[in-house]
Amino acid sequence: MLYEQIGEEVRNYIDQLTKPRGSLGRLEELAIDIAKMTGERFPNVTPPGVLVFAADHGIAKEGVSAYPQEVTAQMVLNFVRGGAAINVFSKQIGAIFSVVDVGVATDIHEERVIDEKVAYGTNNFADEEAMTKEEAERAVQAGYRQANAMIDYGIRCLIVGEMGIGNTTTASALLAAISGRNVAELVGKGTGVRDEALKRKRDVIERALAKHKPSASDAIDLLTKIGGFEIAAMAGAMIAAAERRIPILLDGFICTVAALIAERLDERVVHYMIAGHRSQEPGHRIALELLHKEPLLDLRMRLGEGSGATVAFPIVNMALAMLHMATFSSANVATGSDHDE
Ligand SMILES: O=C(O)c1ccc[n+]([C@@H]2O[C@H](COP(=O)([O-])O)[C@@H](O)[C@H]2O)c1
Ligand SMILES: Cc1cc2nc[nH]c2cc1C
Repeated sequence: MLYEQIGEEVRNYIDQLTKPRGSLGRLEELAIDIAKMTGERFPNVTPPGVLVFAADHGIAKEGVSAYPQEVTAQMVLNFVRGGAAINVFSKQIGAIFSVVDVGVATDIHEERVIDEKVAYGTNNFADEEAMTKEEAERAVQAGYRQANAMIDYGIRCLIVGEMGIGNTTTASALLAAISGRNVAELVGKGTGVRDEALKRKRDVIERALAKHKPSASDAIDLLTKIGGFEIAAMAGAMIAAAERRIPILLDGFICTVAALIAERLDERVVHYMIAGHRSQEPGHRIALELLHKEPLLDLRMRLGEGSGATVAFPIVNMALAMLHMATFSSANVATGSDHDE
């Protein structure tokens, strides 16, 4: 669990730094939160690790994405060749980067892609259950294993990203089941679908939820009935990070729904999560509220891949740099007396 005592020490220490009390706002809270997670008075989150899980979704057959399913496999190759947004952003923050195939619909002939393929995409959850219980468990374990491998390698903060055409439909269905909210208020345009496809997306989710009746609290039931492999793997990766006291910087909508799945596997993981940004996808606000997390940024992004989290990472780093300021006594600066508290 969290190091509450160290958190209190860091809170008091921040008040001795040469700045008006509380003047660094959320950066102060972030530093305290990370001290509580790691048990360190001067935590360090470099290097970060970016772990992207890719998988396909049978629901894509329903015409719910603006792009064809092949894009998942094509983007996986783009990731290992360094051409995607997540590659250029990862470089900027000095991240260790890996991409994992947990369920892409075709074979990926590229040795730099980590092969944890559980199946060739999920079943279409509009017609049948997305996967078996065993497949759901295997996908969670694949994520758990790959995050542990990155942590063994030396990363100090975990960013979990995803790639999967159709996965905003899957994530919206999961969130509707978890939250009990109306599908209409949380479903969004994903990669940019037009009104007609958006309506199809809403209808397909409503029909599937009525058919499968997934449990709001049972992660494996949710994954089995709705999917998907990358969401399961992301949840497993988050569990590994929390167990090893590595802060998790959340990305957008799909990532945050995976965080809700992780919470249903082990509620303690939520203490290790920091919300990087708020995506344009309307359900993201709802998912963040359920986790009681306030995002660091809102740049009207809706990409996925872990991109929003990488953009937020420098803010986390700044919060920890703050702890290396001088104190009033070491710098010989007079303290105030008429401030709050
Ligand atoms: O992370 C987000 O908030 C986000 C919002 C919209 C779309 N995406 C990405 O777009 C893909 C899913 O969109 P779609 O329309 O195919 O469901 C998938 O590869 C995600 O990484 C991601
Ligand atoms: C090109 C492309 C890149 C992506 N990255 C994450 N989701 C994506 C969807 C598309 C279509």
